[in-house]
Amino acid sequence: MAKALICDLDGTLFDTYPEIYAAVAAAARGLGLELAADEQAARGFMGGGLSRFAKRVLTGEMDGEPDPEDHERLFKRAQLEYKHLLLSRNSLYDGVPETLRDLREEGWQLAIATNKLEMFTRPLLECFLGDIDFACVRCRDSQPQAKPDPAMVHDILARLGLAPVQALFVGDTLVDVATARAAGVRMIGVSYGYHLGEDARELGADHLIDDFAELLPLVRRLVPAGK
Ligand SMILES: O=C(O)COP(=O)(O)O
Repeated sequence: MAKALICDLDGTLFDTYPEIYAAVAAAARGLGLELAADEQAARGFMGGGLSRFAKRVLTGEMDGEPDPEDHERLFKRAQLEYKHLLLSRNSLYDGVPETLRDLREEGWQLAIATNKLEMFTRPLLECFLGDIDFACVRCRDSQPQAKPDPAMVHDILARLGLAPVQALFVGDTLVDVATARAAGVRMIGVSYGYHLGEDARELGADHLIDDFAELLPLVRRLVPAGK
């Protein structure tokens, strides 16, 4: 059976949070803006992309709407700061390249569905996962709707010519759980990322792994070879 693994990026493949927070904090300092959430508190604000993250750290609230001008200035400057920090260290989680390589060898097509902007996603993939063949990469600005709208996943499945039942989604946030559920794709949560922890099952993930390398035995169990 043709099969695909759709991967979230931040908090699932890469631990990008330290650089993202540092970029926003540097931008705020440069603009003389006060942030309402420190690095520890803002971790849970990940998942909606950089623009939404900037709104959340300015207000200290998940659904906060800051002054639009402050937000625009912070978002723009944070993009510049993040460009410098993006590739400053290899932020891949343990086991990611090996596991993705093994999955490819076992016939899995790989795709990315991220709320990260394309100008940050592509260099990260090229620099640290350059030898992995991703059949499809969809980012926040690749389409009108961000996750948790299922459009990104629908688009990936259409491009690969697959039905939802032929795919698995792996991600770390509530946004990812909601996306997979809306798309009708089975969801594997990772406990080490930014939201799910031990609550993943309660929150709707079908399976939970504590380490990316656990993915290989799990998907072998879920989709036996030849099926
Ligand atoms: O950076 C974010 O907030 C979202 O990115 P993700 O969709 O890859 O988790």
